[in-house]
Amino acid sequence: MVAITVPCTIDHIPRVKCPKGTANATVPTVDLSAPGAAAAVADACRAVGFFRATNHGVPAALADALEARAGAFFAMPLADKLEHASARPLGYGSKSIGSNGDVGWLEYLLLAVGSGSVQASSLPQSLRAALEEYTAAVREVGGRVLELMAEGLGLDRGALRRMVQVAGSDELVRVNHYPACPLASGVTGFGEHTDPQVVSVLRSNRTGGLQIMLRDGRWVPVAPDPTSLFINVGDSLQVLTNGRFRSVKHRVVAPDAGKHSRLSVIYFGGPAPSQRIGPLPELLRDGEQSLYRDFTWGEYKKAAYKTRLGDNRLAPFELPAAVMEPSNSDHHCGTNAAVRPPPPPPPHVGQVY
Ligand SMILES: C=C1C[C@]23C[C@@]1(O)CC[C@H]2[C@@]12CC[C@H](O)[C@@](C)(C(=O)O1)[C@H]2[C@@H]3C(=O)O
Ligand SMILES: O=C(O)CCC(=O)C(=O)O
Ligand SMILES: [Fe+2]
Repeated sequence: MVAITVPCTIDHIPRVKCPKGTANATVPTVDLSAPGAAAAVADACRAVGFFRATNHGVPAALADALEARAGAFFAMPLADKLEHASARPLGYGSKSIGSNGDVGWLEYLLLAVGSGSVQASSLPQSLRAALEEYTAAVREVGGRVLELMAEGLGLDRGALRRMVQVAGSDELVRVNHYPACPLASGVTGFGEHTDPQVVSVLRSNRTGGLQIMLRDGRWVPVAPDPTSLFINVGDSLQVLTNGRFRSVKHRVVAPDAGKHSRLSVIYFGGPAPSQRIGPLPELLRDGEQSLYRDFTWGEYKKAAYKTRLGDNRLAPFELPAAVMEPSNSDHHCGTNAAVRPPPPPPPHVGQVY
């Protein structure tokens, strides 16, 4: 069996300059059970690409059971964890993220969702069962959120969900464990990146460390809340919405010495490899210009997995902006005037939906 581990000490891991801002100052919260949820979800995805979801319906007992089982797994000796690991890129990993030299102060399990792959893994049975049950519940929330997003964009309810939750779709679950960092502060746990998929649904224990980048480039710490789920817009959703929703840059800083370790579980909703990703035709009415060339998820994933974590993976798929008509033209005929998608509103400070 092959495991993703590298000889790496703390000195090899980059440090992060921690932002001074108040945690959650600009993290929108959406009550998924409230009547205005669709509009609130769409607003949050336009402004930040990230939000905290409350009243999501996942029983706390499922998350608690998984947290306990995963904690027990990560507490095992390294040799035992390696024994449970399967081949790259899925399985157990330590300090190395992906295959292109990214490192962080963490260990993790990365597994495919569906078709019994969690069950088929060589993990302890109790952990497999907890992971299956929790993932099924969170996947359902991901599906509901995609329906709300579609509704908020004025699309058919299933327009986004059917991109990721169909037979053959590429869905993943990741359990990240960030132990407290000895002798150093501000050590990178998971370096800055955007998620390549359509949507990600994250839950963590009580230990913070997650930060998101706002549109103006400011990093904001996200206050941990084990009772909530955190939703990320991924690169593929940015393309499907022709830039209305933008994928959010995020990173994790490992806990300082003496603190509790951070444990997070993330469901990534990705399409089937043959699924075409391009701006949804319903959003390109009225002559709006497509900002991206079409590609398949298989094509994008292959390209994405050759990149470093912090790279802009969408750049090679961006189309050059069409020539705009001079605004003072007396001869406005509109034939080659490019219509751009509406710009996102500025982030709403302290907004709670
Ligand atoms: C450096 C990398 C790790 C990653 C694949 C990549 O080449 C670039 C994207 C990374 C990411 C980020 C979100 C998820 O955690 C992940 C599983 C994914 O799909 O894309 C990871 C990849 C990974 O850890 O293998
Ligand atoms: O562990 C976290 O809180 C976030 C990790 C993350 O961004 C990822 O696994 O893609
Ligand atoms: Fe991520």
